[in-house]
Amino acid sequence: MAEASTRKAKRKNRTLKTQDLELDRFDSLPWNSSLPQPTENDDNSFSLFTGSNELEGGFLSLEEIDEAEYGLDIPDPENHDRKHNSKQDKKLNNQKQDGACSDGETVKDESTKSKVKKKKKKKSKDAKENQKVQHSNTGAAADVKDTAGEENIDENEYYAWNELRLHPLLMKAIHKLGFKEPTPIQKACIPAAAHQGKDVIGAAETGSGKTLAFGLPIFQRLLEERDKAANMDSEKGEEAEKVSPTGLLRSLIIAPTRELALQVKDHLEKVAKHINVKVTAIVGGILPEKQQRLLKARSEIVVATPGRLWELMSSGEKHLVELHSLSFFVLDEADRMVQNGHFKELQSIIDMLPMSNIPGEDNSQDAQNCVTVSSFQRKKRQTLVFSATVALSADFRKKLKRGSMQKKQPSTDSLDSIENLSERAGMRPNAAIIDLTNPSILAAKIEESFIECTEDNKDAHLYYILTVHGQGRTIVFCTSIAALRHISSILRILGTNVWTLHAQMQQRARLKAMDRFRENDNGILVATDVAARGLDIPGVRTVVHYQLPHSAEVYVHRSGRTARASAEGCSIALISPKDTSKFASLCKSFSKDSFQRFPLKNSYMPEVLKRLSLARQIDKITRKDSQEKAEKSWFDRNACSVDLVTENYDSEEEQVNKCRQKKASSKQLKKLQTELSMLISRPLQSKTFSHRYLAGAGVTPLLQEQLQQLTRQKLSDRQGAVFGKKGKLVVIGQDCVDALHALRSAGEEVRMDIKDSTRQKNTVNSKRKRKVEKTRNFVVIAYLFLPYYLFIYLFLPAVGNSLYVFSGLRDQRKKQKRKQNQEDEEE
Ligand SMILES: Nc1ncnc2c1ncn2[C@@H]1O[C@H](COP(=O)(O)OP(=O)(O)OP(=O)(O)O)[C@@H](O)[C@H]1O
Repeated sequence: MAEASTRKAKRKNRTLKTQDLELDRFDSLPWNSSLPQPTENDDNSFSLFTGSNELEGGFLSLEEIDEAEYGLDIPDPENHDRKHNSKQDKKLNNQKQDGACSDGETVKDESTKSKVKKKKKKKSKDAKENQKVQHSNTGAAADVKDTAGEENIDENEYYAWNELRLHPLLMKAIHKLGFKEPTPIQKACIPAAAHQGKDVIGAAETGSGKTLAFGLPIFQRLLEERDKAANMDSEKGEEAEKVSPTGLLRSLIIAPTRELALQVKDHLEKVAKHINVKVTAIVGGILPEKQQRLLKARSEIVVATPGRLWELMSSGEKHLVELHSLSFFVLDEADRMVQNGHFKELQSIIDMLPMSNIPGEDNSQDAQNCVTVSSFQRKKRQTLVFSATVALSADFRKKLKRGSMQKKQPSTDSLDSIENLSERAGMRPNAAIIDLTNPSILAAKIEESFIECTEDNKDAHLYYILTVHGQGRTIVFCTSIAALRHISSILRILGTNVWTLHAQMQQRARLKAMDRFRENDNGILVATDVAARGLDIPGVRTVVHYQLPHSAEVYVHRSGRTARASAEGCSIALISPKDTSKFASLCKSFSKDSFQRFPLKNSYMPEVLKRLSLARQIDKITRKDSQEKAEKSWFDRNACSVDLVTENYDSEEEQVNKCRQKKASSKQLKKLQTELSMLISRPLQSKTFSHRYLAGAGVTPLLQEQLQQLTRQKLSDRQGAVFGKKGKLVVIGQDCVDALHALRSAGEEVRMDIKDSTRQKNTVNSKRKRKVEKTRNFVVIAYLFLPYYLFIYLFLPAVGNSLYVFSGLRDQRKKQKRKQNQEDEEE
């Protein structure tokens, strides 16, 4: 017995020794801290991570952070592979494991595994303590305890995220969002921006998740710094604030429109709330005082439109001008920023950024200017530039490759290209260019189509699309506000749920319209290009281009409001004869020679046109009426402001006439409205639809099925079967198929003969040229012959006249002479 116990003790000792050796081996392995330690003479200005390979070091790998600590089971790649192996493989593995019992090495492996487990447990314990310290010290660490073990996550589903080595808290947030795998742009950007600390120029199709592609690296870095700070804090105490400064602006994201900025903020907030990071949006149209109040929360991330941001910056808003701790400068929809020289403010904002990125540049001035900020903070700003339609010149790409980026230019330079913008924002050499756009730059899942019609018939076709194929949300894009007002008014009269969005609207109304549109599953938004970029509204099934945009980029962004993330959708362009050449050049820029013609059932058109004609008449009367009212109120207001007493100078007869006209028009209006509401009250039926006999083209398979069901059930319910007074069947159903399905089932591929249309365009142009030339020649000839004409018209008549006068005088003289002679003879 005693012998057995000594043997047991010896075995135990041996095991412990091996364990210690293993632990020592682990301890001797190099461990990369999340962030490099700042050194005094560290002048590699922007490299966050040291090491020959940019991929190595600098991030907390999943092994280093104990995922269990964050209430999260992150799948182990090996595990995943094993789970995905075939049954045969599993058997083989089992056999191997069985056989391995006798194999010394495998035993060692097993024991190593158990030691690693123990080591992990130990680490987990340490990390827990660490976490507590971090929590109590910074007060900002996320509360990770509450959710520990409460989620039931299928590890395999989220495996793809694992490869991106994101912070466990971020992984948890991603699980909560339900994003099973990263999108391609996220896969490409996260390693470059989050782990290699690179600047990034990213381009990917619309709806491909670019917001998180720049958002996740920001969060990753903030979390890494926070962890690092907690570690340092426990070790040294005073250093932590330098590594992870609290209450300072760490990331500035600029978006071109207010809606987009608010949306980006909402999107980031969905992740940020799980990791205790604050995000604030600064946009125009809201009281600056209110935003100043918001900024008092000292958020780490600010998403802003350039105008309001600059307004607050130039007024010296403290949180926005303390930029030396800024780690990320992001430009979303960057190509929009450089269009039409729109954003002068952007230049000023960029000029405010501390420039510490340029290699070899002496940053001592900056250092002197910000004595309170450690060199560590000054060195790490990353510039991220994103859009779905970034076009970079080959020259710029070469420049980035060569690392010969320019120094910051004086403020007189304009930001007319992404190149200038990036250079000026301090984009570092060797920035990663991630261009995942396809040659056509159109998102792959959007079905593009068109309808040829006259300018006058656009309304009818639009109404047809919305009524017959109006399932899901639809966005109708116009180029001009006048067109937007016209169609939204007509559509409202026609009883459709329409909201509008354009730049002249008050911000509150804009937001309200967006909210209402989001709430309604079949809502219709009529918008100008202010809604073309970035807006992410789920369930948008169709985009209609009522008027074609001025550029191919805008077309791409407009169409990109549908088919976002994993959804599908279709875009329909209404092409009138005057749009043909524009459309052809659009097709050319998308390298597409064929577009689908959207299928139309012309049998619906008579009914559509009938309703439309009534709606137009109603619109005309109401418009006239409201115009008169507006004019009157304008006149009264102005008269009142100058204390003028207004009197009616109309005669009694005129007043009676006016009154009569008003009455007649309101009577007419009522009549039209009743007629229209009667038409609208029944579903739009094709002309071939028989109200008495359900046969012909009006009976779709869907309708047939409905009818069969009704017959089977012998439905006596009048509401369901809607029988007329005489028991005559009036309306049962309508063949409503959404636009995408209609297009797929019947769309006709039409080759856009670009050459032909270019030829046509050229012929038209040459005809016009010839005409102009002819006119010019005529003018030249006329000019040349002017003296002759003058001669003919002025001089000749004068000569003629004088000849006439002269001859008259001669005759007179002759007559006089003859008279005298006669008189003389008589004498
Ligand atoms: N990994 C993911 N898996 C699934 N859905 C995702 C993922 N990442 C983002 N999304 C969703 O995809 C949608 C589009 O994302 P986002 O708005 O970032 O696209 P975008 O590329 O910026 O589009 P745009 O170019 O039009 O601005 C959003 O609803 C977002 O929640």
